[in-house]
Amino acid sequence: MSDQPLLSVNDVSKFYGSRVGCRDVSFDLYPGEVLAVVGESGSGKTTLLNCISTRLEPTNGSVTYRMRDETTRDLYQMSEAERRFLMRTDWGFVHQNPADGLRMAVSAGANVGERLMAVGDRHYGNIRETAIDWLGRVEINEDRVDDQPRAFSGGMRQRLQIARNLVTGPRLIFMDEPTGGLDVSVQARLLDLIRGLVSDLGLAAIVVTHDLAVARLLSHRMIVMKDGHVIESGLTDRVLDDPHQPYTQLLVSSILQV
Ligand SMILES: Nc1ncnc2c1ncn2[C@@H]1O[C@H](COP(=O)(O)OP(=O)(O)OP(=O)(O)O)[C@@H](O)[C@H]1O
Repeated sequence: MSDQPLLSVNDVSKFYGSRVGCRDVSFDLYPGEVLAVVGESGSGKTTLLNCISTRLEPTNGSVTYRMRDETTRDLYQMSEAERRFLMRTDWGFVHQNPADGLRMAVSAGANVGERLMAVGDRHYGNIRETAIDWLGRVEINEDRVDDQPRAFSGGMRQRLQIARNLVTGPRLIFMDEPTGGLDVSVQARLLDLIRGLVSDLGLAAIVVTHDLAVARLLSHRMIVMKDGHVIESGLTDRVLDDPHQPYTQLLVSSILQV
């Protein structure tokens, strides 16, 4: 891992009128590092993820990102066009519901291939070959390349969404409850796949989850949120094995009792 952060979140707050979405959140994310954001429903995880990924402008604070040319830029000082370019080339966003991240009425191959076209690839043969290669990497058989995702199971759709996000070689990927809503056995397989890909590609990732098992399996570090605040952060194994805050202790023990 590099000694320079890839992303720095500095005192980010988001208020919805008088309601707190998230408040005074700060952390650094290093290249190749996976950070889990955990907390119960309403604790501010999605708000924070959206503020960091430029989908929702924070009320206060800043988010800086180290570009490929090593310059550090404030995401909210960039033009809309620059932000869109960054999202297309350097970032991926995996939604909990694959339908939010896929085009359901075009083929699996086109779902992956159009991302390559968006970054300038024009050779149809190469695009199709790369798309098929990526379908294989997410364990979707080549003979499904012309099928639409609406004909896929939930797990397959999620794997397709991952292929669509990773095909352009991003450096940072955001994941919002990537295994939420799937059967437990499907979740386990998907988590293994995500873990393998993230580590093989050396990706940095921010994973929002209410599931501590997902955090344990995928992340190096985690932050625990409550009422919009970060109440505890640290290496994932440390936080889960030796939680310092009473709220984190409660979260961990409630999972262990299940
Ligand atoms: N668009 C909005 N308008 C007003 N309040 C909002 C809006 N979005 C979120 N909130 C509030 O902000 C707080 C944090 O919500 P957020 O969705 O970020 O939490 P979360 O931890 O992601 O929850 P969940 O796991 O249920 O998605 C909650 O009190 C929520 O009601």
